[in-house]
Amino acid sequence: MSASPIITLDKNGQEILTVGFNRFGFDSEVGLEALRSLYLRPHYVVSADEIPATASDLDEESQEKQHAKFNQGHIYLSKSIFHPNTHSISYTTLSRFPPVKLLPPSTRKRILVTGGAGFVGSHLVDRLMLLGHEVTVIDNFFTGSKTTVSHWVGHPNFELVRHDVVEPFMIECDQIYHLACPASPPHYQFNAVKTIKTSFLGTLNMLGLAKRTKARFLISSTSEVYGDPEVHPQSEDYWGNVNPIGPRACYDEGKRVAETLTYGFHRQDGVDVRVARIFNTYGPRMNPYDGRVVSNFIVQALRGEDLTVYGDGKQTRSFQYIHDLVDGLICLMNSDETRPVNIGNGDEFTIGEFAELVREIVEQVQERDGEKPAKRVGVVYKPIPQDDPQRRRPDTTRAKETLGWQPRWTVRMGLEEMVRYYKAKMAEGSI
Ligand SMILES: O=C(O)[C@H]1O[C@H](OP(=O)(O)OP(=O)(O)OC[C@H]2O[C@@H](n3ccc(=O)[nH]c3=O)[C@H](O)[C@@H]2O)[C@H](O)[C@@H](O)[C@@H]1O
Repeated sequence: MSASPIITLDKNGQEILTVGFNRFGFDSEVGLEALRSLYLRPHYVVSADEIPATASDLDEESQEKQHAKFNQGHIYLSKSIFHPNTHSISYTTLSRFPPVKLLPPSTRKRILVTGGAGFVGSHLVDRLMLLGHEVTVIDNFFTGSKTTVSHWVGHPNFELVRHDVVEPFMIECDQIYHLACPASPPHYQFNAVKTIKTSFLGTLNMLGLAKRTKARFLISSTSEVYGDPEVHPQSEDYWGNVNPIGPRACYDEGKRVAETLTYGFHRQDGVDVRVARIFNTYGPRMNPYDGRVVSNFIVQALRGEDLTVYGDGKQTRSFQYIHDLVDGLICLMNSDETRPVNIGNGDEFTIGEFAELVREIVEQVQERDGEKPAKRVGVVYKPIPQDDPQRRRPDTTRAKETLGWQPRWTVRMGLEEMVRYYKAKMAEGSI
């Protein structure tokens, strides 16, 4: 199934053709199409009458033909063929890698991304790879998945290591993006002790590595360090309102102590640190079952199920698209800003309003694709989780002033792209 071309307009109505920018001596600009081809790639679904009764009956010649279809064109295409009638999947090693920039050794960096097979990590990896850097991913695949970066496996600039950051890891590198930690409330509460260990021991290990290698260290912190905020919007100077013994504490307090450790190494050992406080982010490759609101609502709407709003839906969140976040992370890493920086989008919605918006966008995409759902999905109300923050919106003045960064994607544009991604995943059989 190939989706119709998407024209993406930014907040000022200008078409977005590239993401990233050349700032602080680091050029992070790549074409949106090249990036999009890595996650919104055309999926080729073999129809039942095209293939024999079982996948194993495919003779070599017809398999070659099937695979050849994937490897035409200038951009990376899918490496898998889904057989709906036998519910099986064929993988091929015939894939070719998307072209990456050829950087001179003096500007090529050795970059470690912990949690690089996760939602945020995999998008960061795509960008760093296309830019021509050497990227090593470590991930324990608890919430990350090999499929998010499988299109780079085998590339000479790329290495994927199964490793849990609670154990030390040795490597020579110039920059460390430390992202490893479950981020969705159901996931991080699933094994609270492990979440705390990951935040504390994982960060301790990676800071130790940064100290030894003199690599620059960036940690992905979170808006959850502000807890259920009494100040709105939240600026970096706000100290937060966190329940230290509640069900969210394993993550909130874990990230708070991770920040404390980071500044401990900075003051005591001179480690060069960056702290990004990330606000609610969404986009393709978000695990459809991870339980966060954006993935839940889109998948529910696409399946024709009612959207589950927790509580009365009056709590607010501000949603940022993944490409804006990656722009912000790269910008921060290469800047001189060592204080914490909020990276988020100021477009604030009540969850009730957001449910309406998601429903509307899913309906628009379905209509454009000529699909008519049997009925309009509704909204059902479920109990609000304990300690669910009531209001959240980033004050991004610091990011604007010191990084020259501001979000460019409208929520509408980002959601539409994410809907297309999940639709393709459904057609491919993986949702
Ligand atoms: O991004 C952030 O700043 C942080 O906050 C998120 O936590 P939360 O904002 O609670 O994210 P969701 O689980 O997506 O929930 C957002 C709101 O929607 C509600 N919700 C969630 C899911 C659902 O099906 N329905 C629903 O109404 C939740 O109760 C909550 O009020 C995640 O914990 C982290 O990824 C992250 O660090």
